[in-house]
Amino acid sequence: MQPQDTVWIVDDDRSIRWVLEKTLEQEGIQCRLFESAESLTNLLDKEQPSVIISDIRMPGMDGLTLLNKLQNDHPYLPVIIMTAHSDLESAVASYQGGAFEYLPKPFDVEEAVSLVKRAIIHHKKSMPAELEVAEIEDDEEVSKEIIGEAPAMQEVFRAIGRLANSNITVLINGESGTGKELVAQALHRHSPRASNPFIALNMAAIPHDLIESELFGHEKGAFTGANTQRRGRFEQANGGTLFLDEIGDMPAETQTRLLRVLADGEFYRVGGHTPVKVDVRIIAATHQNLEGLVESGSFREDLFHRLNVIRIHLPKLAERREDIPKLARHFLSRAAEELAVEPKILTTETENYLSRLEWPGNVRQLENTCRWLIVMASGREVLIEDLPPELLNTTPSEQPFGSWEDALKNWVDDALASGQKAILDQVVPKFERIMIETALKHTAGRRRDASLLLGWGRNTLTRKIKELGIDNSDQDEE
Ligand SMILES: Nc1ncnc2c1ncn2[C@@H]1O[C@H](COP(=O)(O)OP(=O)(O)OP(=O)(O)O)[C@@H](O)[C@H]1O
Repeated sequence: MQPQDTVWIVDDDRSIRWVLEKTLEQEGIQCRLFESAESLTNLLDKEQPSVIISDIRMPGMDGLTLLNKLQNDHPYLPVIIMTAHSDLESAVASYQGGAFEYLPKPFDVEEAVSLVKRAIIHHKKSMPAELEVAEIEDDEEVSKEIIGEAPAMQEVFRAIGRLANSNITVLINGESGTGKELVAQALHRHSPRASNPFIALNMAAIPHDLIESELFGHEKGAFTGANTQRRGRFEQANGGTLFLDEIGDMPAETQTRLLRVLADGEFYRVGGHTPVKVDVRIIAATHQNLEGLVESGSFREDLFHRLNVIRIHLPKLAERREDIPKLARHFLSRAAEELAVEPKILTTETENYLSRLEWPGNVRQLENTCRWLIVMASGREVLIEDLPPELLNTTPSEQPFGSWEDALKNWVDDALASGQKAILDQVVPKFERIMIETALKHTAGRRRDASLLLGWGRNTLTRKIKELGIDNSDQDEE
């Protein structure tokens, strides 16, 4: 960086000013420190830095007001907003206010440095700020709060912040229960469509033959049982957002129709002849690998490209363990409130224990566990012994990935998504091998007894052992 690059840092916390100054000066970036936004703006009329870093919560003028002022008076000056409250609302508010970036505290100093360097380059190119100044919402419903301090979740917040004010199609990826719908709702709430409906439809939850009429509605008499005309989800979502969950499960014919609506902005109700015009933003979500589904031919490539404009990935809960205690506290207090009972708290041991589990059902499983605890745990403090039995049966480090049926189902999904064929040929021998070898272990290698345990005839077992090349030299056979 060049010596003339200066960064102005405003934060009422002396230690933050100090650590940023030390780190940036090591990189050859000059710093000027301010305790308050007012003292910074006073100087701004006389000279200007390359970048401003500002805390959000300060006595006197706060960071967002400062940001607003800078956007009006010095729109080309990049501002990095820091906040100790790494919540979605601050991220969105900073982006909406036109911040260059958002830095959640405590931050990684290297990250802060690289951010500042990026901002300096940006300033040199004198690019106009991209985001419009918008009203900052302060009436968020607490129930919609997305908790996430883990770096992977901060990425998600950034994406939501960047997409605020936009109408762009978004594809959300992530396992079941990771919060995809919550993110879709947040995208909607922070979009120009916020005052219009958010309509969600889960492709996996409706029978295939009903999907079309669910989405597009139907005319009276379109099919048996269609006694009245019905508006579909597309019409209900007009002007707003349609969230299509589990899009990978959409049947082929519906994919074709959806593609046409996205291209033309109009569709026909089932059994209808008059086109219906709609203006709907689509947010789609899936836990499947859509590229794989495209390759194997079960998802239309053209539709995939239409949906895959911006992608947000939601990490598994086990990939953001640091968020588990905070999520658990949040769910416990919400459940207690909903049930109008006394709140409960987790002991540190219980929090640590929960943080080490695998959580195959992700955030939803944790939420359900907390509801269970509010109802079932006896004391005010939740001890490890109070946890539901299924979380206690297994030591955290070797908790299996759900049931073996779930694991198998996931394997099948992946194998099919990646285009594999004749998959029973791969699995059946593996399955039989496990059954046979385990049964033989229980009978110390005796085939006759093992065949009884398995429920096979002895000859069948002998044949299978040969076919599969299983090592068994049992002599009691003949
Ligand atoms: N980060 C989070 N903070 C607070 N609550 C969360 C968070 N993530 C998920 N939840 C809650 O967990 C539950 C499951 O989330 P959601 O329904 O959004 O998941 P999903 O990925 O859409 O699941 P599915 O794919 O099964 O539909 C919801 O009650 C949601 O409010």
